Amino acid sequence: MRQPATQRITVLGATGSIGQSTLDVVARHPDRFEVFALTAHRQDDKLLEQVLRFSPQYAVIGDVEAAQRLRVALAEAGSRTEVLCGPEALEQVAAASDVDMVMAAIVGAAGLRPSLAAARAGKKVLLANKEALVLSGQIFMDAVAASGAVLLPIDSEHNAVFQALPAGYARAPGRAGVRRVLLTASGGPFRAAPIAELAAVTPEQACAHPNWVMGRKISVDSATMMNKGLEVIEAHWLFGVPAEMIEVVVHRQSVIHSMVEYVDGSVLAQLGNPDMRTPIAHAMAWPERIEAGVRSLDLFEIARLDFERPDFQRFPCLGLAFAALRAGGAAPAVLNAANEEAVAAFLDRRIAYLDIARVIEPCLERSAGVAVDSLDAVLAVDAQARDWASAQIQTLSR
Ligand SMILES: NC(=O)C1=CN([C@@H]2O[C@H](COP(=O)(O)OP(=O)(O)OC[C@H]3O[C@@H](n4cnc5c(N)ncnc54)[C@H](OP(=O)(O)O)[C@@H]3O)[C@@H](O)[C@H]2O)C=CC1
Ligand SMILES: CC(=O)[C@@H](O)[C@H](O)COP(=O)(O)O
Ligand SMILES: [Mn+2]
Repeated sequence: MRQPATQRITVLGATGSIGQSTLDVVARHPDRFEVFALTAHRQDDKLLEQVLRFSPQYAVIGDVEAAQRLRVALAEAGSRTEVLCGPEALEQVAAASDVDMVMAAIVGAAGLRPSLAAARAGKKVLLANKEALVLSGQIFMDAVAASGAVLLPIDSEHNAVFQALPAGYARAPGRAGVRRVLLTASGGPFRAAPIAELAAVTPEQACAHPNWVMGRKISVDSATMMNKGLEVIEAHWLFGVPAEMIEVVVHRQSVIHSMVEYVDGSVLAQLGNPDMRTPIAHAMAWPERIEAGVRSLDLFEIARLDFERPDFQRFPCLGLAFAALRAGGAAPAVLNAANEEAVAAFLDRRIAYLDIARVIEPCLERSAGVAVDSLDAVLAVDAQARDWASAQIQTLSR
């Protein structure tokens, strides 16, 4: 059988949870994938190991000192990888003409510019960085349409929806006979915790997700269900569905990754063990299928699948995200920035878990009437919302 041509990949956020799972899939298919560039923010030790293993053309790291340490270590090891530094270098390796596909797996708004650079350059964009779409949905989707980029969702729910939609689906649910998109949510570590205990939960407890091992920011988002809120907005942009057509279904086992209901009553679901190598391999090889190292789903071991309605009182962040999507304009960007600041403050133990929603809500109220019709406007709103959130965090700090 003919071997498919090798695809050159840039992995943005290579040292993170998604980045490492991506490299695991790459390593299983050396005949298919070649690493063009790997990027990290601060973890030069981890990046060094990855560079020595995958020999990319470029390695990018956030600060000058880390870059210098990396250069010295690579020179000693006889590596020919060139080390670059800073945010412009991220855009450079995302848009380089030698690159076929870009795994966009930087966490937070920091991922926006390089993810957008890949979209503008017409790459196959494997999007894990949901914050980029929440911040700049219209701008991002316009860039994809203008350049002819292929945008494939990595987020497990959105990858599941993509798999349950017809081939060639063009963001027009009515034309495809789609009635609803059902996004599943685990409910996180506090789904059933006594409400009285939530005031005192620690970052360690919030990061102990019942089903997935992920970075700390997204783990806290899962614990507040802001992750699902961001995913509702992400689904809106990816699939062209309004808020009214998106339903969140709490499904604690995380075996059904999401569903699409059609007008004839059919509901198509994608199932699998909770392992991000499945959506990553799906998107990397799409439209083919490749082995991902994920064990078979044992339905007899799982035995049951449970479903509940989300509790908007326990999880106010989910309601705030729906409100931001309905408000439109600057609201989703403000929601995202205030959430990033609040989560960082919680992880630093400056505010309590329940304060996260208390930081975001007043910021969202101030977002009405602000336009976001350009990247500069989005970045200005992001900066403004971080100032609002910081002031709120100071008020709440213990
Ligand atoms: N983990 C998961 O299973 C899932 C993650 N996602 C999304 O994927 C994205 C990545 O998540 P995850 O892998 O868990 O996150 P991690 O925190 O594990 O990794 C984040 C990566 O981004 C890098 N990074 C952090 N800050 C910056 C910055 N300012 N500039 C450049 N690079 C930066 C980190 O570098 P360094 O290591 O050097 O700090 C690291 O490589 C998020 O948007 C998340 O919502 C979506 C679905 C599932
Ligand atoms: C793996 C993935 O896609 C995460 O976004 C996951 O969905 C988090 O789980 P929650 O359903 O708890 O938010
Ligand atoms: Mn998800």
